[in-house]
Amino acid sequence: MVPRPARNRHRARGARLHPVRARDRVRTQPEAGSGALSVLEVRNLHVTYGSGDRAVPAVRGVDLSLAAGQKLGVAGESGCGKSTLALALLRLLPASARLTGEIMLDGEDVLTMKWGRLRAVRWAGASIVFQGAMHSLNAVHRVGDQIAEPIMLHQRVTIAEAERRVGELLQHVGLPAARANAYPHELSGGQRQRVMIAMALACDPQLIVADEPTTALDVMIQAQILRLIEQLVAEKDISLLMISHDLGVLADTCDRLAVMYAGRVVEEGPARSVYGAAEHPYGRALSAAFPRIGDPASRRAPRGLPGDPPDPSSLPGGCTFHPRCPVALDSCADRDQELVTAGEGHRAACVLVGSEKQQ
Ligand SMILES: Nc1ncnc2c1ncn2[C@@H]1O[C@H](COP(=O)(O)OP(=O)(O)OP(=O)(O)O)[C@@H](O)[C@H]1O
Repeated sequence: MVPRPARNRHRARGARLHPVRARDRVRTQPEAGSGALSVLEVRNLHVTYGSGDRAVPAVRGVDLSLAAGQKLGVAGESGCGKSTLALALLRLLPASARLTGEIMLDGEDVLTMKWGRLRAVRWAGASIVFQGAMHSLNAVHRVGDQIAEPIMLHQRVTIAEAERRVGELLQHVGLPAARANAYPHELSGGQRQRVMIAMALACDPQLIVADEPTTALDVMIQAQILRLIEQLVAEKDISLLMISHDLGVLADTCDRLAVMYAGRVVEEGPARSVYGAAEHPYGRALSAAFPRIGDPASRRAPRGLPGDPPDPSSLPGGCTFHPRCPVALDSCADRDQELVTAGEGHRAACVLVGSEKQQ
C-alpha cells in the first residue's frame, strides 16, 4: 500500500490540501508579445560566497539559454562553479552567497521573486535531481511519503490521488509501486536515484536540473539512469540542464554543451561540435579526458590536463586558463577574451578561435 505523505498524516482521507491559487501557478506559455521562447534564460549571473578578503567568486558572468524540450549539459572540473550555478537557478544557495544578474524561468526572474512565488515555482516550474540520493532523501521517511510531499504541497489533490500518483511515478521510473513503502536504506543506489527522478517529475515541471545524477553509481547503472532521464524528458517535453564533470556523458545525453572554467562559460555550442571539435583549449582537454561511450574512435588514451584549476579567491590575470594552456600567447596573461563565434551556434572564449595556432 502506498503510504500517506509524512507531513499530512493527521488530515482526513479525502481532504483537499494546499490549494494552489491561480496566481501561484507557473505560467506555461510566454506572455503574448514578449517574444520569450526560452524556458530558462540566465543573464550575466554572478555568485560570490562571503565578502571582503574571503570573497569566493564562484560564478562570474554566466549567460545561458535553454529552449523548451532542449537538453543542455554543463561540464567542467571540480570547483568550476557547476553546482553553484545549479543551486542558484532555484535560489537554493546558503545565505553567504550573493547573487546578481537575471535568472528568467519561463519569463519570470527567480532572483526577484517573492518567497511564496518561489515556493510555487520550485518543483512545479523546475526541480532538481542531486548527486548522491542517499544524502538527498530523508532516511527516516518512506520514499512514497517523500514523493507525495511535493504533490500535496503544490497540487489540489486528495491524499488518495497523491498515493495513486506516487505509485504511477514509481512505475514510470521503473520501480514497482509497492516500493513506496521502502525506506531509502532498503533500496540500491540506482533505485534511490530513480526515486529522486520520480520526485523531480512529481509536479510536472518544465525544467529539470540534474546535478551529477549518476556520479555515485557504477557504469552499468549510470547508463540505465541516463537513458531513463533521456526517455522521460523526451516523453514529457521537459527541458533538461544536466551537470557533470564528464563531457562524454553529457555529449551522449544533451543537444548542447557549455564548458565552465573558473566560474565562467568558456565554450558553448551544439554537443557534437563542442565534444568533437572543441575550439577552446580547455574544451579540447576536457573532451580528450573522457572517451565517449560506444565510440571506439574516441577511446584514445584519455589524457589528463596538467595543473589544477585556480583558486577562485585569487584568480590569475588575463585569461584564467592561460597558466595551464598549452597554446597560450604572451598576451593571454594580460587580456581576457569574451565568447566569440567559433561556428554555427558555437562560441568559445579564446583569442585563437579560428586560428591555425590553436591546433
Ligand atoms: N558554501 C560555500 N561557501 C564558500 N565557498 C563555496 C561554497 N560552496 C562552494 N564554494 C566554492 O565555490 C567554488 C565553486 O564550487 P562548486 O561546488 O559550485 O563547484 P563544482 O564545479 O560544482 O565542483 P564539484 O564538481 O566538485 O561539485 C569552489 O571554489 C568552492 O570551494
